[in-house]
Amino acid sequence: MIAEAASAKINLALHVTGRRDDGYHLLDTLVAFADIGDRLTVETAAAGAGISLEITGPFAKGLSGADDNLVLAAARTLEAVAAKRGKLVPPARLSLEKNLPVASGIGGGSADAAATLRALNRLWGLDLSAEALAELSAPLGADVPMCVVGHPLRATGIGTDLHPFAAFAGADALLVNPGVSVSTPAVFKALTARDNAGIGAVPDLSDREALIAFVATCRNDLEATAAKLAPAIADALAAVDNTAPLLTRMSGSGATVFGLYDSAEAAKRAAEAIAAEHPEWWVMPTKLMPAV
Ligand SMILES: C[C@@](CO)(OP(=O)(O)O)[C@H](O)COP(=O)(O)OP(=O)(O)OC[C@H]1O[C@@H](n2ccc(N)nc2=O)[C@H](O)[C@@H]1O
Ligand SMILES: Nc1ncnc2c1ncn2[C@@H]1O[C@H](COP(=O)(O)OP(=O)(O)O)[C@@H](O)[C@H]1O
Repeated sequence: MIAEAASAKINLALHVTGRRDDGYHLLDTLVAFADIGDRLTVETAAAGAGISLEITGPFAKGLSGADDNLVLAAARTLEAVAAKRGKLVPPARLSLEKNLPVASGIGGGSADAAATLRALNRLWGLDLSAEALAELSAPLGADVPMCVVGHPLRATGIGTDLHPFAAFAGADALLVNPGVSVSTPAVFKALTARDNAGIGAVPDLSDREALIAFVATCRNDLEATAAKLAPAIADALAAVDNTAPLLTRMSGSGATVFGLYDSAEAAKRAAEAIAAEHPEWWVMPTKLMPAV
């Protein structure tokens, strides 16, 4: 059996800089990955069994194992790539432990698709490079290539032009989701300003204080619009702000928000305080992983 982590993706900064003719938005985003996420396992199944998916975990009920699941879509994409190269791949049994809230701005579905590509690339012995996997993954979703890379990066274009950081400090963080799912297309559609300034020159981010100071100069241009569509986002931002973090912001198109702290203990204390006040929210202390 082969296991792959599907780490939560955090947009530390997300600037919307324009819109293409096909309606997709141009972005300039700083992305880090958390040490928590979903877990994907794959194993060879009996002949004739095809590709199957079972879903377990705390957020399994929000998802079906039907063909529109990004895990199955990714598996079929890779199967087709293998067939084009003349390789008939064996049936595979896939299992997804769904630990991340669905449609929540931390790329759970995209991370699952990326983990599927990495896992089946190994199971099927395809030997595709990470670059090749990232390239073939873009039709699955704009966020999938960055999740294939899985290390801190800046992404431009529609989010698929990737510039990994050679140096990037880790950070102690807290993720808070107030239990509402937000539609990414709805947030983009409701934007009133689309031609915003990009992130500009990025300094050396190898020092944690420098990283947080720089991120503080950036924005999430989707935050105000998402909070209008889902007012619980403003409640979650206020709750994190109340715990005296170094920085509070929303990730992606929401509704998950994050706080950055100067220690793991501070993030844990903040988590306890918010969970006590909002027992129905998803509250998760974590570490953002540094560049390797
Ligand atoms: C906003 C971001 C930021 O990282 O994250 P999430 O909130 O999804 O986590 C991403 O751009 C989301 O990427 P992803 O969720 O993969 O997007 P896709 O499936 O390709 O597109 C869903 C829809 O979002 C809109 N979309 C997405 C990406 C983009 N650069 N411009 C867009 O306008 C389009 O309406 C598109 O039809
Ligand atoms: N494996 C999956 N995990 C999560 N969502 C999935 C998955 N497969 C398909 N989806 C669909 O993709 C959409 C976006 O989900 P997700 O990636 O969790 O959003 P976000 O990137 O905003 O966190 C959801 O509406 C969901 O129904």
